Amino acid sequence: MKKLWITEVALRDGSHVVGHQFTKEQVRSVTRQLSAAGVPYIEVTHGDGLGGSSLQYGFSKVYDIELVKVAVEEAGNSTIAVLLLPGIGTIEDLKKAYDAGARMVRVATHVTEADVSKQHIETAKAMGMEVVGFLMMAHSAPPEVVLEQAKLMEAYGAGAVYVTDSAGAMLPSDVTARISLLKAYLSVDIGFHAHNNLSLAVANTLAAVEAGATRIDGSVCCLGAGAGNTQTEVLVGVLDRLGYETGIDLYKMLDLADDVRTNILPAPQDITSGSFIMGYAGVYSSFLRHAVVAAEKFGVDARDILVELGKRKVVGGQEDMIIEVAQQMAEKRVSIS
Ligand SMILES: C[C@H](O)CC(=O)C(=O)O
Ligand SMILES: [Mn+2]
Repeated sequence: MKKLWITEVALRDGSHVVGHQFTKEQVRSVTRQLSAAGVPYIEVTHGDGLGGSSLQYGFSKVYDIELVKVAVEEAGNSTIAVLLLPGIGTIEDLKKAYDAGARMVRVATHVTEADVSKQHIETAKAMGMEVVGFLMMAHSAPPEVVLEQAKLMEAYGAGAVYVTDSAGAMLPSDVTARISLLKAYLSVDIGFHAHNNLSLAVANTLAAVEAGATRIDGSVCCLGAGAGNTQTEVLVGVLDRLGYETGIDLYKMLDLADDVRTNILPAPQDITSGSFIMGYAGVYSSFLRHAVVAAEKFGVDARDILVELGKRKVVGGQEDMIIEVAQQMAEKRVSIS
């Protein structure tokens, strides 16, 4: 039986869904149940990682180091992980997370900017943490570029590198192309993190596993940004049917999902037309709100703005392009009529 390692991200990516308002009691209860189910890695931080609590990304109800401490108390045999985006989180934040008991860090960069992860990966490794590189928006770069960037993370000391489909934009063939190339040329573990905007999170995760990924992400009840992530309890069942070993108790995961659905989920994690179009266009979910505002201002369709932004391969921080695109569309319409 082939062994896979699942990282559960509901207490991190799912933080976006609850506006970063997780309470200590919620983190305690979910961690306890995930640990009892045998989930090996549980990621806990603000949705945008350590240091994410801010005016720009939304303030957390509880400082994430406090949430890490609570999770560590309940972790049992599971490892508590944190996410760190260099520039949002700092080395100081990382040290605090380590002191609070986190033992794995995923250092996340845009898919073409792995070089900014060097200092953070090296420091975390020197501290004795398990270190994972996390290449976000991986759909937006060709497989050869993803490989080149993953090699950098491997060279800095990452023990695993993830292909991260942040926008939920990949088709199974996109996943296969990227994961199989990394598998062929890297000696570290390969991971995959999916979003469900095109209703392909489970299918894409299976494509990743079949192409050689051994680290995969799941989120109970899909709890995650946009249309959510790969639904852990479903994934565990499907992998079991396919003969993969996750070490996770399916019934305990299903019980936890019922609990989360009743007590945490503000509304079912659905593929709305908004979240679908983000995956279709291949842009970050945070662009949606701004595109709707710009569409109203310039009298154009927000979907057209987003599709154009996807073609231009915008990255987080380029929100000013939304206005530019909307304005150009409005001008073009005037000149045609
Ligand atoms: C900061 C992002 O939410 C990280 C992530 O989960 C993704 O890119 O997907
Ligand atoms: Mn994500």
